[in-house]
Amino acid sequence: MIELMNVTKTFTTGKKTVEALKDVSLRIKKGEIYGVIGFSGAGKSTLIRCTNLLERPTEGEVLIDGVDLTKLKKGQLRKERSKIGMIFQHFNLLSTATVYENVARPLKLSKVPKHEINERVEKYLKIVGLEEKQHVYPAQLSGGQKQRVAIARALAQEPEVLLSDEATSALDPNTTSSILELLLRVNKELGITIFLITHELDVIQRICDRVGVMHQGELVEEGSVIDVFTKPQHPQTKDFVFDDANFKVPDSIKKGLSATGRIISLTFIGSSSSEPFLAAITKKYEVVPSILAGGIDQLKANSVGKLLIHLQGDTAEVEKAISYLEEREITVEEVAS
Ligand SMILES: Nc1ncnc2c1ncn2[C@@H]1O[C@H](COP(=O)(O)OP(=O)(O)OP(=O)(O)O)[C@@H](O)[C@H]1O
Repeated sequence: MIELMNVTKTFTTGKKTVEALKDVSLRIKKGEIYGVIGFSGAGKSTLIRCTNLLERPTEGEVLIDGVDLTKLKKGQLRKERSKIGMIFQHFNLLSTATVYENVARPLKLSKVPKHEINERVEKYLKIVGLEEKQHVYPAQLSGGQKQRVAIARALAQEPEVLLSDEATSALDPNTTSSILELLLRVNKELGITIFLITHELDVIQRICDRVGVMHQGELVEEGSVIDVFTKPQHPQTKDFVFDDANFKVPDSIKKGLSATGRIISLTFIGSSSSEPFLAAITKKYEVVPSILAGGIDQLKANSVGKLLIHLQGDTAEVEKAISYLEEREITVEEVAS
């Protein structure tokens, strides 16, 4: 459906050159929700803007349904672009136009017949739950409502793909949840493929099927959300997955615990969370585990358990216990002392 092949983007300002994307390739399947996560400056916005050619790649191909957008003339590009809707962090609504007008205007520009414009505006405002707000102006809406208008505007073009550029980053947690629910519904009920970028792990966890991790212009890791969460490979991915305030051991405590054993984090998929593996290692080996923190993250289709433990015992026994855990598909990560 969406294929980026060896995409490179270089910005040159004066004498300064920034390689925002370095040979990025990825493939997004029809009907899936694919998220790219990365810290600020990683190249996420450039990547998503290259997908609809808001930004033209310096090199590489951008294929939508097999058609390479970089090779198209203006008129053909406009036509292909109508398959791609987009929403933004700051909504990008026209402040001088009503909600109705905001949704209708792009349709007028695309020369959609008047009666159809009416039908579509009503249909999509209803889907986003704002049919009552047709005649108000954006300034009279909350952030979440503004994003709903932006979603209705994108959907009214009846696209196959929705690009989301940090759509929930300016919203509070409750509003974020309701917008994520709406995106899930749009994906499921309207069959629209979603490609989103975010710096929030939570967004990936809740709605994405697959995830890519960007770091300094490169796609350093990708896979199903469950795999990337339970077996992160790249240091950058580990930073995201293990960067949970509740799982941080204060330095003052860490020093004392490190002197008497090892501090390790365990990550496991839902079904293995019911196995009493801590009891098992205590029975099998000369080790004493103490729980420092624990929790369960709900992903879109799975749950992932996390435990932070202090493992006491002599080196060989601790190693054996760790091997036992790893054989059970539990990801064991040592917390630096
Ligand atoms: N129009 C531009 N001109 C020059 N440099 C740019 C331009 N757009 C982006 N960059 C640079 O490209 C790099 C990647 O930026 P990009 O905005 O894609 O990252 P990001 O991961 O989306 O970060 P953020 O979340 O902070 O927007 C940065 O070093 C940025 O300064």
